[in-house]
Amino acid sequence: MAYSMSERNQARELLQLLRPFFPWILLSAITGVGAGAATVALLGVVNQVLAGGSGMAGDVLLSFVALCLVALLGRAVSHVSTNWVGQRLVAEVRKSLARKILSAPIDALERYRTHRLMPVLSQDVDMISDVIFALATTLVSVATVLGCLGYLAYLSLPLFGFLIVALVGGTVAQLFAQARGVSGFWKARDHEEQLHKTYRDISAGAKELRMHRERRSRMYNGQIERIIGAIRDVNSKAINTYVLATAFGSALYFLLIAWILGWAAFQSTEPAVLSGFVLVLLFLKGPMDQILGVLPEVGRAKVAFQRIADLSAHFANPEPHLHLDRPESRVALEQSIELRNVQYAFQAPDGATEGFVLGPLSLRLDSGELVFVVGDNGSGKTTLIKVLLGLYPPKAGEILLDGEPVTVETRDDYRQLFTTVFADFYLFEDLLAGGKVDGREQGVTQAALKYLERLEIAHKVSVKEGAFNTLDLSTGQRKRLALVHAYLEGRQVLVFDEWAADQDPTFRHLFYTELLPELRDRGHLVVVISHDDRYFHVADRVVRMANGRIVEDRKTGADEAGPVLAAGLAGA
Ligand SMILES: Nc1ncnc2c1ncn2[C@@H]1O[C@H](COP(=O)(O)OP(=O)(O)OP(=O)(O)O)[C@@H](O)[C@H]1O
Repeated sequence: MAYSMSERNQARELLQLLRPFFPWILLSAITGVGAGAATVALLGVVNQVLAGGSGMAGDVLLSFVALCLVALLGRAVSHVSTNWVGQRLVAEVRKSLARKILSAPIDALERYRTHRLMPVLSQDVDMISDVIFALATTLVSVATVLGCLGYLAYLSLPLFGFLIVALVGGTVAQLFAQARGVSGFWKARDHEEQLHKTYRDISAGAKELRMHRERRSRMYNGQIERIIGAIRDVNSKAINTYVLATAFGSALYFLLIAWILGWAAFQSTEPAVLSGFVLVLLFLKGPMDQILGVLPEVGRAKVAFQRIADLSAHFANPEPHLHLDRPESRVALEQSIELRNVQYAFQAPDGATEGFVLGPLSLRLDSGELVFVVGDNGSGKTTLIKVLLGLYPPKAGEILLDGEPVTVETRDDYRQLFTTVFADFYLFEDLLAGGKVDGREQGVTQAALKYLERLEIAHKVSVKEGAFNTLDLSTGQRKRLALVHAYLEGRQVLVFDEWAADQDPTFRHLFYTELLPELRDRGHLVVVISHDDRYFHVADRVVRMANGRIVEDRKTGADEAGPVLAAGLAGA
């Protein structure tokens, strides 16, 4: 609960969210109260007519119709504007949460587990949406109930028969609206499943998205905004159906009231008592039920809002200078990337005094080099790579690109130099880059097919409409698809974290002895984390890690290849 918000902070957050919508909320409140007041005034007019015993005609009839219109219009405007605010508010919360996750520091994301993230992003936000709709009705109900209460003190006997007719009519209208509204909600739910998928993409694929601004921008501007917009529109339509049915129900009740008054003109009764009581009951029952029905939802919404606010607070500090809308990169690697006296430390795990510390260490990597980073499990190889990629900002020391320090401002540009396949990689279905095959520009599909052939996976996977046709593959096969992405992106620096670990011996041999040297020979800087010591000779340099430090950095000679390679081939 380290990030749990106080009630005061929550209220402040809520106010901040609502601030852009204040004019609409005010409109909703005024029209809602206006509708309630008009309703009470209607009761007054009707009761007056009934007490007079001469029916309704002339000016009184006109003012009755006018009040009807004010009540119906006020109710409709209040609901539509609250619905408008609610849907936009929810869209804003969704976009803000997506932005926060896309721009949260990777270490903060790694601490917040996906299984905690998803329910907040889906159920809790939905709950808020539902309650906002319910609150629109509640506003009018409260105004109506307060006005009506004054009448009840004077009345004694109801005319149950007329009330029942009205209630049945209103219920039928509501059931009809419900059937239509529910079909709309189902449509919205289909979209929400797509939304969950994109949420999963942006949380599980956070590192890859951080490394690829174009994909990140497309994910946000193309997919997330489009799906959220579709949900907003479908929900708006469905909810408006309910609103119209409610307005129809109200009109029906007023028709019935007119009928009661007509009936009273022929029947000698005590109009002030009997018909007045009917009116009050007629109007009171619906609002009372509605208010009572919304109370449990308000309780659930409070919990949902708390969870959303906690998530928001957890990701309150975005990575600075991380852009969602600037696909082109301005940096290039001319000569070298250098880590100078770099240090990084993880937060201490629960119950420990200190987390793992990387460095201080220094390392220079040159363009056109094939470098292996090796060492025991937990020696800090992946952590070193994440610092090199700019995913973990160094706590001390600096990263230099061609001698120029990588700053907070340039870090996101710097990352666009790299293509990575992490050990816990995330595979995107769609292909982004145009791709070059043998130095010539090719269509993305053609380029991808060529690499699929090269990686001996073309018999399982093809490319359809710019995406792989299936991802239902083994881990080793999926890793080959991740390598296809890397080829297609054609970035200057390629980083592979234990890529070959899931490959069969024959393909592993091909990877180390053909694919990696080919990439290096094309001018890429290739950094490979590896445990395959029988292939270390393939590298130009081997950097060995132990306990978070570099303990060896040696150039490999051609002479060590012979016996080791023979052993490797024997193993394959
Ligand atoms: N997200 C994290 N939070 C806290 N500590 C971490 C985290 N990730 C790694 N560590 C710690 O950092 C140390 C180094 O981890 P790292 O993943 O860099 O090792 P590695 O050399 O890549 O290991 P392997 O060969 O098993 O992949 C580990 O001992 C681990 O305890």
